[in-house]
Amino acid sequence: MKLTDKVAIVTGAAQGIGLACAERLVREGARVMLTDVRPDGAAAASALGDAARFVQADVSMKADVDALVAATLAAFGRIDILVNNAGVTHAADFLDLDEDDFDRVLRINLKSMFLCSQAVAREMVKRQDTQRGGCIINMSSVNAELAIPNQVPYVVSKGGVNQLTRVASISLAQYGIRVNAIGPGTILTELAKQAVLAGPEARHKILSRTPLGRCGEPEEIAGIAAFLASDDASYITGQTLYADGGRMALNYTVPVKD
Ligand SMILES: NC(=O)C1=CN([C@@H]2O[C@H](COP(=O)(O)OP(=O)(O)OC[C@H]3O[C@@H](n4cnc5c(N)ncnc54)[C@H](O)[C@@H]3O)[C@@H](O)[C@H]2O)C=CC1
Ligand SMILES: C[C@H](O)[C@@H]1OC(=O)[C@H](O)[C@@H]1O
Repeated sequence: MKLTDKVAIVTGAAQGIGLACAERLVREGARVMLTDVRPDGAAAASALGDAARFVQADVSMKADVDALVAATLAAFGRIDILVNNAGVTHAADFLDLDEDDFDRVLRINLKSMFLCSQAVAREMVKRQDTQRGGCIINMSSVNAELAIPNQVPYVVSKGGVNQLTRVASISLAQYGIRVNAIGPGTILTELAKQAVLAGPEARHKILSRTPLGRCGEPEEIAGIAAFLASDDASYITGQTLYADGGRMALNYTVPVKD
């Protein structure tokens, strides 16, 4: 139980990687505020018992973020960990991509992380006397470095997440606040099923570039988040840790076991 007495906010926590992160942080002893733009995150939170609460919020909107932080402080009295996980994708060819779709993905995937990080860091700094720093974990992607032609705003947003991680880590280090990112490969969630696992050919293409020969599970990403949130990662900040089955180390295809 490495996170006893810690309080975390996890965004995009109604399902997928965010829900797995919330479940793991609770298992490690943390109290967790789950948030999601969808109301069904409330059921996920209640399944986690007294250590979890839910607030519905669109984390790309500052007013919602301010209300989320206020609700977390009212419920738990402090915030030690922020997991910026909420994210969407939008598939369109570069020449066909609509401006509003570009703006929406950047707002949700990148601006939300700035808004949440700034609001939470301000609270962490206010409590410098009683609370030693804090930890922010941003959910990036292999697509911060691997461009996919029909995922223009997604790829751009994740590249921005890596740089936001670096610049925030420098700005907040003096307050003892660590900022890191996780760069998952293809993880078996609704988002990936929509975007890249739609058919056997798409799956084969992904696996041909994945030395471990399989997609990842949300729980495997949650384990990294729990590590980064713990004191075991006390000297790590400004980093993006890729969890991608070996994909980023690869410059050739591997045989796929069908
Ligand atoms: N599944 C994958 O293969 C990978 C996912 N990621 C990243 O992991 C994160 C989570 O992805 P998944 O769990 O796969 O997605 P998901 O689609 O299963 O879950 C995302 C959650 O975020 C919520 N959300 C969307 N917009 C929101 C907003 N404005 N405010 C609050 N909540 C909002 C959704 O309602 C949903 O519950 C995303 O940032 C994604 O880019 C990164 C690499 C790989
Ligand atoms: C939308 C992507 O294709 C999906 O999410 C990621 O970040 C991974 O590359 C998955 O394949």
